[in-house]
Amino acid sequence: MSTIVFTGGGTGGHVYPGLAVYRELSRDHQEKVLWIGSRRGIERGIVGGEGLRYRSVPTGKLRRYFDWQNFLDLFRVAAGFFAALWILKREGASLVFSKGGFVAVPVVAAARVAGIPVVVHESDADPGLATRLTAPLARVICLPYEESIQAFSPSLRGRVVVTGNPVRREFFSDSSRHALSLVGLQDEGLPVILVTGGSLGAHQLNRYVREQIKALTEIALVVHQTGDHGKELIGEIAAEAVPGRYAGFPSFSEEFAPLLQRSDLVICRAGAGSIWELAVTATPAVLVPLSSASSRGDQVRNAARYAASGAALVFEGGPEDSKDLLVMVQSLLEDSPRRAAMAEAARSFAGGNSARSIAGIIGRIIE
Ligand SMILES: CC(=O)N[C@H]1[C@@H](OP(=O)(O)OP(=O)(O)OC[C@H]2O[C@@H](n3ccc(=O)[nH]c3=O)[C@H](O)[C@@H]2O)O[C@H](CO)[C@@H](O)[C@@H]1O
Repeated sequence: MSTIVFTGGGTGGHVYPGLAVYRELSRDHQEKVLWIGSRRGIERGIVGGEGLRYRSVPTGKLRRYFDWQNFLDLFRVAAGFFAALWILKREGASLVFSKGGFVAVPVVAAARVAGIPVVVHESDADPGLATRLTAPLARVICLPYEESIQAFSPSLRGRVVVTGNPVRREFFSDSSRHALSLVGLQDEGLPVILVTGGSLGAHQLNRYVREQIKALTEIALVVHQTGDHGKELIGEIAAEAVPGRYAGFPSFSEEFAPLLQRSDLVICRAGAGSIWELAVTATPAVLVPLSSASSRGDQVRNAARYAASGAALVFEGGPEDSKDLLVMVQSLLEDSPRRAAMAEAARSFAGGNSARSIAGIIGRIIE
């Protein structure tokens, strides 16, 4: 039996959508599956937790600026290419599905050399460098939005399919009933605010919560994901909060879908995966995108694209502006018709089941 190879990694945003596709695919196909990631990437733990076979290959960071490390990384990418080629041949791989991230580059290149068909998916409105490099080698290029097609040359556009972003199945079915007990909070009839910084957490959001926790817990229950780097803050924030109204965690696993469904408002970064999960659960949100100054600006464009649908507001303040964010949150919590309209807009944005569509594309190629 041949093997379908998944690849991608670096952050949760490059792994969870891949898992969503894998789960849909395994409903209809019995092929063996292997995930190729990096040695120390976040993907190793997430994929391992799913019970999927995992192999790592060397890879290098693809920087757009000069750094001496670039030379070393070129060798790492080359080493990753040969390691991936060996794995693909030995496994008798029938298809490679790439979810992007640096590790996908040597794997997709190896697949191309071995004549194995490749399907690439990009989550961000503005495709990342790994997708731009690998798309020319792919048979099908799956993109989240019509306008993302502009990033590719006319010769590649014929291979593009607009699929939206894959979201895991648990976000589609309502499991909100026990959400609060999962994080140790009691339902007091107050609105629920979830603050989440994406798979890595966000310093800026942690600072906002630390500065405004008293005022926030006077009007709502607050559930807060700090990321690993912010876990020391949890005790300090809890001490400032109205007792019994704050729950902080470094990160969530099974609680995440129920919490999104249970929340009246989410304050979060604008990672592509987070946005589509908000859309599927129809949860009104305030997005605080990672600024263009400290990133390639993908979150700024993701946020603008989503907010244009009416499902979210974008907070453009800096790290010192927690009071302005509080005002925005207060006015949204007081305005339930507005939140209902945002939820409706989110529902229309989400559309169908993207993971299922992509699994269908993969299924047709391997058949
Ligand atoms: C800092 C950074 O580089 N961010 C990028 C990264 O974001 P990031 O890795 O945060 O990815 P997303 O926002 O796309 O997705 C976050 C994922 O983590 C999951 N989750 C989150 C918190 C938690 O406690 N538990 C949990 O399971 C969510 O359910 C979601 O599936 O990839 C995205 C998709 O390419 C990009 O748009 C972001 O710009």
